[in-house]
Amino acid sequence: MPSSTDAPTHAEHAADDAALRRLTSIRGSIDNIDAALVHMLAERFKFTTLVGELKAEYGLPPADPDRERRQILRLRQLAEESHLDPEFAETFINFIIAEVIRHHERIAEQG
Ligand SMILES: C=C(O[C@@H]1C=C(C(=O)O)C=C[C@H]1O)C(=O)O
Repeated sequence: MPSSTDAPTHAEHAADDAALRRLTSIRGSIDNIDAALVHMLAERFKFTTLVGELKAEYGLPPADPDRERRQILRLRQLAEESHLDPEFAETFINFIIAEVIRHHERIAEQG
């Protein structure tokens, strides 16, 4: 049995190469998903900006807690169905909504 201080065998090198190729391939998919997330978030912010402009024009408040509650319930449900931690889904959407509300406050201030 080779000790951990021996030089790697040919088979060990081959196993390392296969593992590295799989890792690189899986990371390629992760990179694609991250790119899609950024694109989807950018699209979402385009629409929330439209909402912010509408609210500013009609003097509506930047935040709508009732709408947020309904979104959170819906996303928690979707998360459960997708085997994603609903707490994480709620934290994630709250993080995004907080940023949207800051944008809406800024739009309202700018008039
Ligand atoms: C986009 C809106 O404004 C705020 C941001 C929300 C969001 O990012 O989903 C939801 C409710 C509001 O607090 C909205 O009222 O629809």
